Amino acid sequence: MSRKQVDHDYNLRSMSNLMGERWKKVNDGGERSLIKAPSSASISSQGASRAARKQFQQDVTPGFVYVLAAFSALGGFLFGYDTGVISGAMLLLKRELDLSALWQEVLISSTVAAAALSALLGGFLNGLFGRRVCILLASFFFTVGGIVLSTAPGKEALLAGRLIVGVGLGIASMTVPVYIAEASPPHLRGQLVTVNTLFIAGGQFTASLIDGAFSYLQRDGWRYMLGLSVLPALLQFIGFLFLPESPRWLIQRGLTQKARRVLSQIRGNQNIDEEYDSVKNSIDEEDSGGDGPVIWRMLTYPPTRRALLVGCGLQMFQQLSGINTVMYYSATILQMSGVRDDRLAIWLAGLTTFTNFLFTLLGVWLVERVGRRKLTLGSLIGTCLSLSLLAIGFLMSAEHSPPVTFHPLDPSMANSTCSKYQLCEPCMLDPGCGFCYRENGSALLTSSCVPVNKASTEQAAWGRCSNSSLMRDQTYWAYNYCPTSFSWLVLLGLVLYLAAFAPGMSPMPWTINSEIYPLWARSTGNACAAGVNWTFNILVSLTFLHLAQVFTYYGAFFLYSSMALLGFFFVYGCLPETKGRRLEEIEALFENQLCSCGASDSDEGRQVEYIRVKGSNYHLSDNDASDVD
Ligand SMILES: O[C@H]1[C@H](O)[C@@H](O)[C@H](O)[C@@H](O)[C@H]1O
Repeated sequence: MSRKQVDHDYNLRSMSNLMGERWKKVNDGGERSLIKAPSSASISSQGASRAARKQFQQDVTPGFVYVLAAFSALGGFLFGYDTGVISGAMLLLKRELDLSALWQEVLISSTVAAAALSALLGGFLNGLFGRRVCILLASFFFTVGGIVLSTAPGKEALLAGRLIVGVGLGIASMTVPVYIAEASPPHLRGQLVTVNTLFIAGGQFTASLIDGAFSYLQRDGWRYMLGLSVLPALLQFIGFLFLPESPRWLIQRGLTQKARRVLSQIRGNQNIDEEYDSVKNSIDEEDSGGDGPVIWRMLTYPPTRRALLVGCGLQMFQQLSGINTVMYYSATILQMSGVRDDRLAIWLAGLTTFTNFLFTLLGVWLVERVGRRKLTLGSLIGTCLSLSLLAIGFLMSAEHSPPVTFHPLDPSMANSTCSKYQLCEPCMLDPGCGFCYRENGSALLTSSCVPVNKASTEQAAWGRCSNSSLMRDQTYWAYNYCPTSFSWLVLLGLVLYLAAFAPGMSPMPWTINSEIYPLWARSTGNACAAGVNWTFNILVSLTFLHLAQVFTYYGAFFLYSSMALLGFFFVYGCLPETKGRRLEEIEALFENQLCSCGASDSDEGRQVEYIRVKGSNYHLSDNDASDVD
C-alpha cells in the first residue's frame, strides 16, 4: 500500500470515528461526550484506530527531530557532568593545591551560584537572540571554562573556570528544554524534553566513572576530569552551527518565511500549513498582558502568574526533596554499610548515579503513557516514603550509636571538644571530630573520638588513626558516619529514593516548565524557574551539614520527606495535565482559579483523538470540535 493510500485510509477512519463521536455528542447533549466510554462495540474499531494512530505518528516523526533533540541534550549532559565531576576532582585538588575548606566550598558552590544568576539573564538573551544563539553561547562558555579549568595554574584560575562553566550551565539549563519543546511534535514533546534530564543523569554517571578512573592519577588527574567536558561542549557548538532556530521564536520575531522553511525541515516531508497557521494565529491573537517588562506582564496576567507559580513551585520542591544531598551523601551512606576502601566507595558511588540514570530512562518511557501529573504525583509519594525510610535508618543507627570507650590524652593539650563526647553520634556530627575504632568481628573495641586532620578528613589529627597507610589491625577511621548494623535500611532507602525520584520529580519540573507558558512569556518563565532551581540547589547543599548538626541526620531527612509531602499536595492541587496538547493550547489550562486542578482530575481519562488535517498533526480539543463537523 502506498503512503498516500495509508494517509487517505487513516483520514477516513479518523473522520468516521469523529462522526461517531459527534453523533454521541448530539445524543448526550453534553460537553463530556468526547470522553470515550469504552463500549464493546467500539473495542475493535478502537484497536484499528490505535494502530492507525501509531502508523500516523510514525509517519510524522522524521529522524531530524531526534538529531536536534540529541544535540540540544548535550547541554543536559554537560549540566550533569560539570556538577558531578567536581566531588572526585576535589579529592585530588585539595591535596595538590593545599586547598582550605573555605576554598573547597567556594569552588564547589561558585558554579551553582553563577548558574542561578545566568539562568535569569538567559531569559532576556533567549527573547532577544533566540534559542539557537543561546545554546551556542552556552557551549562556548562550557568549552572556554573547560580549557581554563584543565590548564589552571592555581586556585584563582580554577575559580574563574568554575564561574565560566556556571554561566554556561545556567543558560543551557533554561534554554535546552524550551528549544526541544518548541521543535517537537506534541505527541513526542514530553519524551524528548525528558531525554534532556536523561542526559543530565548520563552526565552525572559519566562524571563518576571519569572520577573513578582518574583518581589513580595522583598528579594532574583533576585536569583531565575537569577538562574532558570540552569534548561534548565542542561537539554541541559545531552541531549548532548547522542546526536551525526554533520555528516558534522565528514566527514571533516576524521571520515567517524562515520559520516555514525550518518547520518543514524539522517535520520532514509533512505539510506544515496547519501547524504553522495555528502557531501564527495564536501569536497574532496572543494577549500578552499589556505593556511593561515581561515579568511584570506575567505577574499581572492571571494565567501566566499561575503558570509561573506552578513552574517555580515544582523546581523548588524538586530541590527541597533533597536530590543533591542524597547524591552527594551516597558515598558516605555506602561507607556506613561497611565499604571502607575509598576507591571502592568512589566506584560504588558510580553505581548510585547509574541507578539514577536507569530510572530516569523509565521516566522517558512513562511520560507520554501516564502523563506528567500522575508521574509527578506517584514520584512524590515514593520520594516521601523512601526519604522517611532513609530517616528511619539514620534514626535506628543513632539510637544504637556505639559508645566511646577509650579517651586518649590529647598530645597538644589543646582543649579539643572531641574528648567530651560519650557516643559516636554526637562525635560524628561535630565536623571537627571523627570516630577511631577497632573491630573484632561485629564487636567494637577501644573506640575513641579524636580531632580530624585539618588537611584531610581521611585521617585523624593524631593517634592510631592519623596515618591511613598504617591503619592495620582492624583499626578504622569513620568521619561523618558511625559504624552501624542498620546500614542496610539506609541503603534500601537510597535505592528506593532514586527509583522514585528519577522517573518523575527529576525530569518533570524541567519538562513541565518548557510547556506551560505562552510564547511571549516562555523564556522569562523558564529563566525564573531555572533560577529558583539553582537557588534552592545551593541553599539545600549549603545548609545540609548545619541542618544535620542541629537536627541530626534523621531530622534532616524527615524534613526533606515532609517537603516532598508538601510538594505532593501542591502538585495535586495546582498542576494540570499538559500531555498531548499543543503548546498554544496550554495557556487555557491556567485560566481557572489556581489550585483547582485536583477537581478536574477526571479529565485525565479523556481519550484524545489526533486527526490528520492537510497532513498536519492536529489535536482535537472540545473547543475545536465544532470546526470539523
Ligand atoms: O533534574 C536534575 C537532576 O535530578 C539532577 O540529578 C540534579 O542534580 C539536579 O539538581 C536536578 O535539577
